[in-house]
Amino acid sequence: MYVHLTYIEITTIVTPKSGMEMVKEYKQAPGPIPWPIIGNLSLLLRFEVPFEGFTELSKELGDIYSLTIGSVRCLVVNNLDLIKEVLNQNGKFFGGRPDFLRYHKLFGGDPLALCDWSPLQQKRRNLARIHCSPRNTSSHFKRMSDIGCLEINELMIKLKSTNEIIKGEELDIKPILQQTCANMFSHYMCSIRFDYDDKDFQKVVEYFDEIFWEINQSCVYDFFPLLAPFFRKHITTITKWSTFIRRFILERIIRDRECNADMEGAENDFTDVILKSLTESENVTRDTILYMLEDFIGGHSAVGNLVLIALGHVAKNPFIGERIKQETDQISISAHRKINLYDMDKMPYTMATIFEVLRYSSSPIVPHVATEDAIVSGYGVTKGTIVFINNFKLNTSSQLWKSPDIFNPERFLEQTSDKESKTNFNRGNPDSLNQSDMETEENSLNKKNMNKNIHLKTNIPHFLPFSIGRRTCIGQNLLRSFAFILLANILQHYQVHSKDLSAIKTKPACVALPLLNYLRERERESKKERESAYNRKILRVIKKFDLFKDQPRKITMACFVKCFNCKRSLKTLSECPNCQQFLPYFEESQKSEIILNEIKAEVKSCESEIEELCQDLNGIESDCMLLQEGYAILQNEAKALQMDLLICSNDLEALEVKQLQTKNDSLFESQRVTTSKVNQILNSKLNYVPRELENQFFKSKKLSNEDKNLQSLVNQIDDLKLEIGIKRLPVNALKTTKHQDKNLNKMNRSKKINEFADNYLYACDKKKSEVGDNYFGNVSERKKQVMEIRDKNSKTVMILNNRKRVSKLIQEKTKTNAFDNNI
Ligand code: HEM
Repeated sequence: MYVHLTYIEITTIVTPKSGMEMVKEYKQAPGPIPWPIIGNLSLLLRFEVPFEGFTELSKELGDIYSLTIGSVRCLVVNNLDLIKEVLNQNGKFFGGRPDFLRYHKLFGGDPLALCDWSPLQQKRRNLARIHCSPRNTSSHFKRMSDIGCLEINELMIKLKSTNEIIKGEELDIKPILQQTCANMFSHYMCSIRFDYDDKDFQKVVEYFDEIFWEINQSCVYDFFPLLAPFFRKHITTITKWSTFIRRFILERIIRDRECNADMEGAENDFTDVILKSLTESENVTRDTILYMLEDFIGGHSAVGNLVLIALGHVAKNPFIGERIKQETDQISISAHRKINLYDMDKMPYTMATIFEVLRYSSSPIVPHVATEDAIVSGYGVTKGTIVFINNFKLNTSSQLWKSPDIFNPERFLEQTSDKESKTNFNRGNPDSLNQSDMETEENSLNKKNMNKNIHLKTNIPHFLPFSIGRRTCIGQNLLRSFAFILLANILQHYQVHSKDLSAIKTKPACVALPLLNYLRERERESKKERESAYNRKILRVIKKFDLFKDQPRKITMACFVKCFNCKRSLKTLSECPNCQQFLPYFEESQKSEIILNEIKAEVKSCESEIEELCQDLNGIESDCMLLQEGYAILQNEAKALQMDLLICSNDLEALEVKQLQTKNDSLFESQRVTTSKVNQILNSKLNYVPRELENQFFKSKKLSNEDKNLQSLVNQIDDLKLEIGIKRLPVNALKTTKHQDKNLNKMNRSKKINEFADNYLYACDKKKSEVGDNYFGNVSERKKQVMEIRDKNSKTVMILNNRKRVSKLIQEKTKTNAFDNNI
């Protein structure tokens, strides 16, 4: 390519110095001569994405150059030092964003990512920080992890009820995956989730996805606003998307929360934080809140698309999927429990895959705009210049990455001794590292006999997917966390395929992915794998109970002991010196069969412990502890209010489980089965019950093999619920109140709701939280957020729809002791 260099204009910088103003003139960065009207646009048009063009131009023009697009002055910076100079050293001069008509149509007045820097923007970033980047010891982090797992559970239920997957037919997983991500975000940020069948929700998710693509594209009328009338159809479409989304957020999220906001109580989620700021800060308006929620919930699209691209790579290279599956297996012994956020550090390959997707797809950094005249690398930059940060070049440079055009997660892994790794992670600011940290030794991972651990490289200075400086991505931790949970749990249970691999676009700078991927449930373990899994369990028992402590040789003689992970022969039943895993397994030799049988007989005598241990491993009990704690709190609160029982709409699940358990303990051998598991069975209509759960049920019911009719069991559970006075609120009945009876006047509506209250103690359904919130929400408006119901055992049950109301009421009660009058 040949371009003519020109020096455009001079920038005058005025610096106040010791009372006098110094005026100095700076040349602007060189660039090609612009054509009239179109400027240098023609140089970029032949590239699929502009950043490819910027990179190509940098070969001739150097790492910093000027461009003119239309009549808009632009500066392109193409290396790490220049990027740091613009975003770190001179960040205060480059905090603006382009003022494109398209952004206004998409995001209204004040979008978080596309507004100029201001004190309000600083405030909004501060408000978001604690929820977007929680420390991993904090309660927000735990909440994020729990919500991630809960939504994965819902996704699995949804996938299992999608027959195509079972039959191995092709299924476009994008809509389901995006809906799961949207629920992760809305659940975490606003404590509300939506049903997969909710048509409005489906539409909102689809429109968010459209907007996600739209914002990553450039458009002619961004730089040539006079052409906008020719794009009327496009503008109408994008306006339709954003209007629909805004209305949904206002009607389905904000209104309800505003009604129930408790300004004095603790802040449970991000919505609480911003609602509070509405009353506390003068410059925060209702619109600010709406746009913030819109921007944050919309972030889910980035997560969903990133996971889809990762799955695309897995479809192309199944080895990547298998490596991730291996990591999940080591963490959760044969898929017994969900992968949660606390597993992140132990699954470096999975995280490396996410990082590699970020590098490989190289999504563009939102352009910055100079808000004042400034100097970069000795060149003058006039106010209003758009600055393009070319991270595409950083991500694809063969000087910075080995074989950059190959998708290889291992480039983000390193082997270090424990000591080393700790110092690396403590280094904190990646910018403090020097270029010698450039990746040069991917293959070192394969070096043998190194007593070192594999870790994620967190300190690659030229890897800036989320940019740097004051406008870095606020959502990066949300992205890492939810993408990790999704990718790990999906690949734990499914293999990814595509009939047409060439249709999966994963090439650099192409974030778009028309997906033909489909998931196939992982095939049942082969006999050998089953045996190995069994062996591993036995070995855990052996280790835990210190069995055979006086005869370790007997075991090693009986069979070859190998590391299950790396297949290395082990001398003793110890951690593998190679990969530091305690996963030895027996490989039987014929000669040793007799001795092995002896050992097995001995181990059999501790079978109950084995069982217990396995149950420990499946992690259900932590849920149960939470439920028990929750129930204890409820009981205390009820006592304080002189009620028999107190229910918050979001505590219903806890209550249900507890009631089932106390009423008939024999149904659940231990308190390990949570409602979600019960619901899982009810909802899946017996077809796809996880084997361990099925066994647990049969065991607890002492059913023989012939009795294994799960339907009868489900019926029994339903009967039991009826017996103790819990009825399922038919979803249809609720729909009547909510959607169809729009014409009911207020009186009738209240009457109808009261009828429900009399008939149904509460909803026990997958739709429960949504149902519960709306249902009780309406009641609460009339009755000051409190209602009292007598169940058929004449116990007084109080139902509130807002947990904060509980503490407030208790306070009031303690103060005035006149609570009864309030009801
Ligand atoms: C693939 C995923 C993502 C990537 C690669 C990404 C990358 C970026 C980049 C490069 C910026 C611009 C930084 C700059 O201008 O210097 C940015 C800004 C931003 N991102 Fe992300 N992001 C992702 C996901 C998310 C998610 C999930 C959320 C929200 C929940 C989010 C929220 C934001 C916000 C609010 C800003 C604007 C910050 C500001 O201008 O002050 N991002 N992101």
